[in-house]
Amino acid sequence: MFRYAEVLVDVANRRLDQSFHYLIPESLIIKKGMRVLVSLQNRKVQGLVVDVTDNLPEELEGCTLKPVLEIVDKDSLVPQELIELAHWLAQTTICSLAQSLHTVWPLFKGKIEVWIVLESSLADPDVLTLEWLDPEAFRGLKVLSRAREKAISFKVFLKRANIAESTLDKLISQGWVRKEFRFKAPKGSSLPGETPDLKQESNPRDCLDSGAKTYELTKEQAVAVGSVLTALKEGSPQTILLHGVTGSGKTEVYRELIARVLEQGGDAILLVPEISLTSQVAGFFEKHFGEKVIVLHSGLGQREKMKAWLDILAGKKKIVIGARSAVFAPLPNLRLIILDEEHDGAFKQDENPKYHARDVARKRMEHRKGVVLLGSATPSLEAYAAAQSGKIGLLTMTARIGKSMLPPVEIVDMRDELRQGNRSIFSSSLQEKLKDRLDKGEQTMLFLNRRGYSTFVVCRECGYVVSCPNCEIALTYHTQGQAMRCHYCDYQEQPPHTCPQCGSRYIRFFGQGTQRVEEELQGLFPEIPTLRLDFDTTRTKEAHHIILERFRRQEAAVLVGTQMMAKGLDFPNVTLVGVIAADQTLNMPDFRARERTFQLLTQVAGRAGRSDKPGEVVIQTYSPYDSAVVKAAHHDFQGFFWEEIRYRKERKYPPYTHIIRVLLLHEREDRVIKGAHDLGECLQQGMGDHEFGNNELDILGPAPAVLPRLRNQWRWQISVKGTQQDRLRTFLHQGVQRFFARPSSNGIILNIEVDPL
Ligand SMILES: Nc1ncnc2c1ncn2[C@@H]1O[C@H](COP(=O)(O)OP(=O)(O)OP(=O)(O)O)[C@@H](O)[C@H]1O
Ligand SMILES: [Zn+2]
Ligand SMILES: [Zn+2]
Repeated sequence: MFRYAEVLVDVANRRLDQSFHYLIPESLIIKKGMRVLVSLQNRKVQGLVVDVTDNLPEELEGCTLKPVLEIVDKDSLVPQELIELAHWLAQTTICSLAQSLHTVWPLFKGKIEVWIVLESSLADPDVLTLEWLDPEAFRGLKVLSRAREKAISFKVFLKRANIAESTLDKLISQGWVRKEFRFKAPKGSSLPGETPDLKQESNPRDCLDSGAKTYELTKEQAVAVGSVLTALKEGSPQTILLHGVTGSGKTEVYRELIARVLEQGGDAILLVPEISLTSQVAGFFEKHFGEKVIVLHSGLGQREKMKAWLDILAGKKKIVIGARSAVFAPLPNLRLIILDEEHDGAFKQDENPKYHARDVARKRMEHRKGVVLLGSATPSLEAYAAAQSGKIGLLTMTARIGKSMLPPVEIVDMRDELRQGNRSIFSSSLQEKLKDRLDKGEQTMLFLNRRGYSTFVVCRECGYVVSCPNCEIALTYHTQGQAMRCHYCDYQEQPPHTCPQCGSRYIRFFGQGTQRVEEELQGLFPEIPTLRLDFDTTRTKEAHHIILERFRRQEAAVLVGTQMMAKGLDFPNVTLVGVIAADQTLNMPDFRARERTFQLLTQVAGRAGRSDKPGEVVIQTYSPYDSAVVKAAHHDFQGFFWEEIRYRKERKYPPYTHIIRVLLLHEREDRVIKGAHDLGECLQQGMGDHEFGNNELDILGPAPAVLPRLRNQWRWQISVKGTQQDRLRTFLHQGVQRFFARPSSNGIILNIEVDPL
């Protein structure tokens, strides 16, 4: 009886699913998840065994199949669970299985090279006296023994020795030489040696420290820990949201839970939004759990990644800490996955497969009957709504640790400042408070959310923002074409010269950089040392860490930064936080703008007064009555949630509906516009076939994307919005198929995203 392997081959075009069936020779023991070499169009390529069967699919019956050539690794490297996960991922995110496997198992990237090595017992000149060998084989051995490192790659060998492959096979079977598989990292990925070793990477003091402090848990912390442990004991898969205000000690809850899970023989994953921004967290866990922890970050070279993967697979590591891709870590006894700062957009991958770590975590724990714990001071609307409706559990921690209190927040109306003749980007209140902290030797953080691309138009006198009459979303100004556009419906208008509301001439395009803030700060207080944390100053990961460490050591009185600064930082000497312009996130062209604003303001405000010194926050804005700003100032998550959820329901936005967005890309603008309109037509045609109820489904667009041109490509988008994700997906799929039948689809790249952020 024959057995067959379904092998997913690693070829350049990962947009296609390239899995083929091969015959398994009797000499090879092949398991799912092994890497193998197979021949494809007369080339030898690496592949991953995704299935092993006795039966061929019908269409292949009677065909002669090529055999699997070799096994690359002794054992399977990808557990069955993860292969199934990859299938699920491909399905739910609408991408190819190859792309999805590349994500689940990133080491699949890169080439395997076959090397020919002289058996060590023969690695000396004696070989040359073996004249009784046939001349061809002799020539081969001679080449090998002369080669400086006694090995050379397969191809080079055959060429240099000028011998046939069959001769080589003979040499192998007689035990003179052997084949070795070497992993060659793809170009552009860092090579081993170039990246610092894991241990050096973190602080020297991060190594296991038996005196690592564990606090006695507060009542709220203990309740949270207890509830999660109970859920784990029940053994039915669960997701639990931990809503704990800033500084309520969520990290300590994670530590205790992980310790208990480990005691019970389980493993855990802790996901953080961006590992480079959270070395603080990684250091904390390394201090407590030492060698059992492995921190995965993008700086790891291919070889280090491979080692990490093998260590995790072999059970040498019990706790994996990393950014979203760490959710795929092959821990054998995984029981708990924690997402810290659950609301963060970084948990969603924005290239294929466009997965959200939360969904993957849930899927994995469903399989293993474990717990997904979502932690945040500002939960995403989706998570909190799910908790409210009882779909997931909810735990709350309402108080900060010890005597520290949530800081009072002052909202400063920047229109008043202008009226009073203050043209500085700092309000007089913020200036006063800054001076006070400088006198006291306390520290300040100044926050500015600057995203380079979109600018909106705001009146500095009355705060009026030009927004779309159809979508209630700020229009963005484009230097190209000098028009303001809506990214949802493509509504356009010319920017006004005077404010439509109050007639002021002070209406202008908004956009200030952190650099400008720093300069103006130095103008006001020339002698004070400042630090800046933004995209420009943190090109390298080390830079980020160094800036924060310097700030922690109080080398600077003020830290000016972007939203990088909002994430989980715990600096006891920071007693003042200033938000330069809350409006910048508020007016992003996105229905989540208000949610983001609320989250950011709450998180940033949460950096102040975390120890015994009381803190204070100043929020400067042109929209002082906007409820996202007001609610954040009152630390009123509940109030914000109920208001926002009502708005989402009315406007039919997630979580009430699902959105699938299609981005169309092409080098030529006319082609992409034509394509977008044609796709729109194809989708419209489908409306009839599906018997959609009234308002069940909306097509938004076509419209230019938020970034209308990127890497030489024009980008347009169409979104479909509906209540049922499955039906939406089928609808879109059929529309896309119809579109592919049209000539206008030629050369257009489609980028499909389910529930984009
Ligand atoms: N039980 C405890 N007793 C004393 N101190 C504690 C306790 N738990 C935590 N802490 C301390 O309280 C501070 C705040 O905790 P932590 O940083 O975990 O808060 P958090 O909830 O993660 O806040 P954020 O959401 O703002 O990141 C830390 O300095 C931590 O060491
Ligand atoms: Zn105005
Ligand atoms: Zn619009």
